[in-house]
Amino acid sequence: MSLYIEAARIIQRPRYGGLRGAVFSDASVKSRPEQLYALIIETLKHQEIINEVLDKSGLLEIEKKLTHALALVLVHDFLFNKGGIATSTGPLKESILRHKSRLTSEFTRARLRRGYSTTAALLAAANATSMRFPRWVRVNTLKTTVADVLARHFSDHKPVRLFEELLSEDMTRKTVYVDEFVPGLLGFPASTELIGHALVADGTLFMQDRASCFPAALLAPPEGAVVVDGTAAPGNKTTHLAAIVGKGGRVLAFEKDPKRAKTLEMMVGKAGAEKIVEVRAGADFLLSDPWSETEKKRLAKVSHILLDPSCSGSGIVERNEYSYIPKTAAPPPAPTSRAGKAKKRKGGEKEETPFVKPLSKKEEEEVAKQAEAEEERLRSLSTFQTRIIKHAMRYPGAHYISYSTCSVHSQENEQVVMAVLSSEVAKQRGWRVQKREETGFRHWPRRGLVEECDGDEEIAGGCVRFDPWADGGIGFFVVLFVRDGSVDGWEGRGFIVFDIEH
Ligand SMILES: C[S@@+](CC[C@H](N)C(=O)[O-])C[C@H]1O[C@@H](n2cnc3c(N)ncnc32)[C@H](O)[C@@H]1O
Repeated sequence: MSLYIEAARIIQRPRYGGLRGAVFSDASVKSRPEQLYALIIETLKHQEIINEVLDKSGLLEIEKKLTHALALVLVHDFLFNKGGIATSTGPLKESILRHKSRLTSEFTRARLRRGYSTTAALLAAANATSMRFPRWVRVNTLKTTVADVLARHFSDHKPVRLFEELLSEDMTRKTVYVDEFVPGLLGFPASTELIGHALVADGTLFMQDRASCFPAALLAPPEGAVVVDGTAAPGNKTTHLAAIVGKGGRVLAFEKDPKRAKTLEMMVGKAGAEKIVEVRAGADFLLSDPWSETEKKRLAKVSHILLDPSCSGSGIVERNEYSYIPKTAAPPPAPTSRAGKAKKRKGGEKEETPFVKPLSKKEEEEVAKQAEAEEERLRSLSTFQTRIIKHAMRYPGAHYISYSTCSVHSQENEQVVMAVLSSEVAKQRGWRVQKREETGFRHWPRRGLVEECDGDEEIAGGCVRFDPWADGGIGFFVVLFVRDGSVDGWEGRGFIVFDIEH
């Protein structure tokens, strides 16, 4: 299958996570993944001007065999690639080269309309603004205050009041957005260079994605609280929790993987939170036992638990990615007939079939095998995720548990919430999902999927979702489980580490 047909297939198919994963983990891909990925990224970056060229030249009306996505990738290489379309002669290349002069002149007009005298100037400008996602930094309030950071280090940045203003601003301008949901979170335009910034190096600022700050902010333990981070490394949320509970509080941070625990320790040191955070390196949260003689004094006091367990990572989107905007709302037709073959309409009139080559039997089998493996992986992740929440629900003093994933799959999100709520421990101890109107995030627009919560709007409303494109970062999910009342008659019966309820 040609590079272009593969690129068009990946561009137009529904995608839940990042493009890198879509390209590099697709077993049916025959092209060099690096080349395919670069072609897709670059095409999507320039799709706005290519679309204008397509519209003005009328290419899609004339070349009926070309789908929109296929035309985008071919015209991209025709206009922007030094070597032109990277294939020997063939019907695909011909369908573009037939319109060479028209495409070139429409491109020149579109370029000049944008004020670029050369293609190099247009490319340079596009590359400078290609980072679409804002940069997020969390102010480490153990070391300083937001007001101080803004006044002393970013006084040349113009404050914007709404997040939309940050996105719509020229991403190279000096602006700063103080997040309205997460205290201490600042958003900067994508071009802002923060990686080598002295405040990042000394732990005054933490580069942490917006969505990733929601779990600790939603959990919102009071100052001085004793809290657990059950799955802590590398430590973004642990250090955030430390800043919230402050010097009089305690964060018990479990990390099963000893190597990752080293990073956690380093991060805690950088945050200046060594006296607040107790790193439990190599400790499995699932084996923690708040009734044991050695632990009961400490773990029984824990009121708030943060769980951000391992997940599929399907929400992670790379900063240089753009999403495909289809030309029509309708999905592309399924590739059922052979490539380029004409088929008859009901009235006998011939209809051109889009130039989408169907997968071979072997390729179809590979795709099915891959989908089955992915399903299996999600099943095992969601079993683990459900199990770890149920374990936390047994903690005698716990009243608040935040659960989050950087996954967009409902199997790891709403479906886990529903499985947990129907468990014995949740029912016996009165755990429920905190309602939307009870949280500080009630105005956040994106909530859980009602259909994945068995139609329960209250539960879905209590869940928070992030869309990478609209919310500026990664696809994410977070929910807060709460338990009312302090006495529930629960004496830890059944709290056996290996019990069957797990
Ligand atoms: C998604 S990462 C957590 C990211 C972290 N919350 C942050 O914001 O930096 C999940 C972590 O949980 C750890 N983990 C997985 N299972 C665990 C368990 N049973 N007990 C403790 N840690 C576990 C993994 O090794 C991994 O480091």
